[in-house]
Amino acid sequence: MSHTATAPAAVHDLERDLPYYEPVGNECALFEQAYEQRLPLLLKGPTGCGKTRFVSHMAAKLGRPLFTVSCHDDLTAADLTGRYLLQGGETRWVDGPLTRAVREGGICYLDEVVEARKDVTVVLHPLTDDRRMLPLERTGELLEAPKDFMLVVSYNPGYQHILKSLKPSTRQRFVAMSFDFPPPRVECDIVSRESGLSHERCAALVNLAARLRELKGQDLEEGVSTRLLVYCATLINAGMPILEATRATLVEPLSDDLDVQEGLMEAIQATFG
Ligand SMILES: Nc1ncnc2c1ncn2[C@@H]1O[C@H](COP(=O)(O)OP(=O)(O)OP(=O)(O)O)[C@@H](O)[C@H]1O
Repeated sequence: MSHTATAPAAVHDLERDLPYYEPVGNECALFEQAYEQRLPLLLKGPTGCGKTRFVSHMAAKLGRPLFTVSCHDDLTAADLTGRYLLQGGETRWVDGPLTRAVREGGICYLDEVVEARKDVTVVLHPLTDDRRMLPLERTGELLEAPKDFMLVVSYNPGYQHILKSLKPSTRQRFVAMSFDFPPPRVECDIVSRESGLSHERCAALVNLAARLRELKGQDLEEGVSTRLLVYCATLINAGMPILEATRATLVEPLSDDLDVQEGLMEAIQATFG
């Protein structure tokens, strides 16, 4: 679990010193509206398509501290709200990231929220309806979220959630939007800007990604992510031969199955071979 104040992303918007984010549709306006109207937001989409970057960009744009938590199946409500810890012989209450976001009027981003334990919904529900309250059972406090507080959660509907999903009573508390891999022209801009590789060479990688994504469903759980394309372009830009870079970034991370890997390499060789 990480809870950091807005971490500076690797690449910044040169003019405004914001974490670089290339909009795809109306997502920035929708985020701002949700923030203004004090509504919680749910982002759905595949891994590595820009959700986290989007949230850090918007938090910086709105000038709010960001508390990011990567949820996992052991994450409990206490991990979010806080707990009593023994420090120097004394027991002291230490706020968790959600409580800090509420107290400081920040944005709390719960990545892959469906992974978290069920008791997390107990703290999320009163916070995500018109009460906007965070009950801290252990300290006896009932915190009212200030107007600057916002809760953003995400999950990937594409995989492994046959067993895990959000209950309707939880998901119907959020304004929601779907993310997907950016359209080719935008993805090319992103990959080029993030890696330093020329536009022309990134366009070839983005075309290749489109082909590989067509294999999704047949052989692959998920299509190749924008994140992996950035890795690939970064290695090529550093001088690695294309076939070596694509194998390490667009084949090995996607599958362990040798037949699937061979199919992917064939598609790559047809493009670059
Ligand atoms: N619209 C975008 N603008 C700028 N960069 C982007 C965009 N979309 C994707 N990226 C790039 O892709 C990388 C991965 O995106 P990000 O970490 O936001 O994915 P994610 O959807 O949060 O994935 P996960 O669900 O696995 O956490 C970013 O570090 C960035 O380099």
